[in-house]
Amino acid sequence: MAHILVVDDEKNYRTVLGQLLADEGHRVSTADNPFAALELLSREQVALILSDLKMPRMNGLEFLQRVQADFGAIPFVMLTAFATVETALETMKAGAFDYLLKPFNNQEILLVVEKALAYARLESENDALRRQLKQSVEHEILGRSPAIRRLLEDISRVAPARTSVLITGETGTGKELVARALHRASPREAGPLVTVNCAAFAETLLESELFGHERGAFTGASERKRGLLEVADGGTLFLDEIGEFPLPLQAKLLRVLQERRFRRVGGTAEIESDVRIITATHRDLREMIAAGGFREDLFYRLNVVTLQVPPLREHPEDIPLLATEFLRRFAGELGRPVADLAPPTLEALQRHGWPGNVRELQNVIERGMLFCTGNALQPEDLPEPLGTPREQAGALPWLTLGRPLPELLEEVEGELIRKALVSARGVQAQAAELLGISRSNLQYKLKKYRLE
Ligand SMILES: Nc1ncnc2c1ncn2[C@@H]1O[C@H](COP(=O)(O)OP(=O)(O)OP(=O)(O)O)[C@@H](O)[C@H]1O
Repeated sequence: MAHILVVDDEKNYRTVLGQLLADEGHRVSTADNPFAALELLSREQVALILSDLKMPRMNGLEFLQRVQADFGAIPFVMLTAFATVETALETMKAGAFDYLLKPFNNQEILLVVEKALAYARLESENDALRRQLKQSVEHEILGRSPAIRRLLEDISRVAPARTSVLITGETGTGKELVARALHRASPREAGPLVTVNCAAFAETLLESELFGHERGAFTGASERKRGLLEVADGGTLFLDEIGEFPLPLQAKLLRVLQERRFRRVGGTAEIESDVRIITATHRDLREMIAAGGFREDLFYRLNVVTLQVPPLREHPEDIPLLATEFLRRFAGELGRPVADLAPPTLEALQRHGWPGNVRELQNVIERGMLFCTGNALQPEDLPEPLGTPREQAGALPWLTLGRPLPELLEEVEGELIRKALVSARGVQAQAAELLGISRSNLQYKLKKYRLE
């Protein structure tokens, strides 16, 4: 049950809507003008506002702005009898959750109300979650999709412990950001976070970097050097690209994990260090183990918890948010006003497959900003083939003619269902919501496509 405020100067609409929502178990307040509504909002908590657009003295848009300024983000659904694209766009741009055209049918209203309430619940959960994480982290990992929410949830769950965490995910998905978030949200936050890219060092150099060396341990070792494991004492050691960690050194790393001790290169003294080890890789370590390139015992020590960072194509709903934020950042760096995203540009961004993930998106926006001459980023500003129109690029390039249309459509449907399930981590109710179909319909389709 939620408290819903209906604002409309027409009595008929207030009554019909009020009855419909009350029948659904909601508590409904009504107001026949925005001033009375604002007065009510100052006294009572409201979960959702349904407001008419055209009202005398103050219209729905002005009312929405006042609500946002005075009461923050209360989900707002605009009701309008004027079906122009401009008003719809303007309404959404002003921050309304949705709009409905009058006359509406009951099903439509209830669906939008449910969606808006679910969204508000999610937002407030998100808020709580983000408050748990440190502010700095909140600003780094952007995204509101279920996939990113789950990631944030997992981070806040595992951050407090000393447990080793293995972060997996394709290149550019934000694995390093996750490692930083884990450190910052942990009790080790005040300690150092030391990052080592294992792929960047040859074996001997990596050994002396990590474990340190005694004076004279090898040619050129003119003095004793502390290893990064010592430097990270009391904090976190992040070993990026752990798949590249040389096999001969793996036993030594395993010992650090088991006994928290090690020796410097050329040294005999046992050195103790209290570090939490976080690792990341885009490689399949199990495959490497099977091929003899990675120790299984080390894998199990590193992989006490795995955090999987989703590829961008599995949370495309975050693209507008990410793109807008990157536009803002680059504008700041270039000392230019923040450009808008032209609608066809956003469409092109959402159509792309993003093999390079968020990093690729960031690069595309950065390049786009350099080429952008107006006040909105246009498709021409994007690199090929992103900028090519849909007709040329082909909306679904992997689909080719030569098979019956029903078969092709089934392939598309099956693929989308599979995607939704992956994105919802197998939670059917969520997958059904993503697809905009009922759960029973989804279950029927799962059977049909043998996706159970
Ligand atoms: N969710 C996100 N929100 C904001 N920025 C992000 C997000 N994910 C990635 N980025 C940005 O994308 C870039 C790549 O991220 P990061 O270096 O963490 O990826 P990675 O998975 O470690 O990549 P690689 O495997 O290639 O090392 C960084 O500039 C990072 O700030």
